[in-house]
Amino acid sequence: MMSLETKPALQLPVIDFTSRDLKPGTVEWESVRGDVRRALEEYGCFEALFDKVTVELRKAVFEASEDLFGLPIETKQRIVSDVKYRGYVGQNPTTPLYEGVGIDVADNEEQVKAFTQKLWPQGNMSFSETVLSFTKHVSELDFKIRRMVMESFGIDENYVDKHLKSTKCLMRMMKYRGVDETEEELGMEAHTDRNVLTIVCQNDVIDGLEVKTKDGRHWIKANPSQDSSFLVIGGSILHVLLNGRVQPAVHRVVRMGTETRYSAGHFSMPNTEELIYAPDEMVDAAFPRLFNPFGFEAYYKFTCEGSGRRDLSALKTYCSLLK
Ligand SMILES: O=C(O)CCC(=O)C(=O)O
Ligand SMILES: [Fe+2]
Repeated sequence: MMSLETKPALQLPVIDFTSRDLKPGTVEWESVRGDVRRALEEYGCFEALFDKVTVELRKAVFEASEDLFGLPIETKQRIVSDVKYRGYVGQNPTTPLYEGVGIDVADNEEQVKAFTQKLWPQGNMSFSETVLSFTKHVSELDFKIRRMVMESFGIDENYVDKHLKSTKCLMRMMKYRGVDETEEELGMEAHTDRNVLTIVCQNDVIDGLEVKTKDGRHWIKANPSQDSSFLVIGGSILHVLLNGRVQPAVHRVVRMGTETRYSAGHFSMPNTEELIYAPDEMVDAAFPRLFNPFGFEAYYKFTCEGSGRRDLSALKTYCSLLK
């Protein structure tokens, strides 16, 4: 495998969403919108500062993760899904440091309570409340960013509203156990996300997450710079909706220390019944339609099979098979 240099000097753009006046139509909104578009065009991702998820709430999320991953393996295995990676995944031979669990429709009270009930039949109110509070706030950021990026490419407001209503959110709690050896070990292999937008935060300013530059020559360390930092990553569905105007960022998690890294991700993904295709505004002579309409779940399942399942070539292969 080609080894790529990690360049400490390279940094992702940092975009501030902490302003209370960040509303569509304002000068400030337009300025941030421009930054979002440039960052996604250049890196496929960026660091967002967003303090509606308070330091206390973050702490509660990672304490909840610690409680969850501390449960006996048989309990965690109660979280199953017919879709790979959405249920509990524990210490696979290929990614021995990683453990993760997905909470589907994690902004819905009933669903979160049902999830909690499976792990704690006697109840765990604070777990459900923490999850719901986290997804409520992060969804707000996710909606803002998606609205901004679509607007910045001139997509009609009605389409944007419809698009935002047609997605759901998956929350994933993740744990990467620390390693004793000094050598680098992979926490999660390089991949692109298959949803619309991913927003992740981690428990501390420790090394781990890295993003590949557009030219594919370097890895940029994506360590959070502040307590209010989130990493925002464009997924393959955003690439499809914008007809190739932004590339999904290739990223990976490396573990280099003894500390345990916890992360929490908010993944916006299309509803099962919706067909995915770029709106007409995104298609012209310079940008002919790249992908024919397709359904999300079948594409997702396709990318879970075989090798290279989580990259742009898998999306291209899948869509060419539909022709
Ligand atoms: O743990 C992280 O920070 C990133 C995880 C990730 O890339 C993913 O779940 O797709
Ligand atoms: Fe990812």
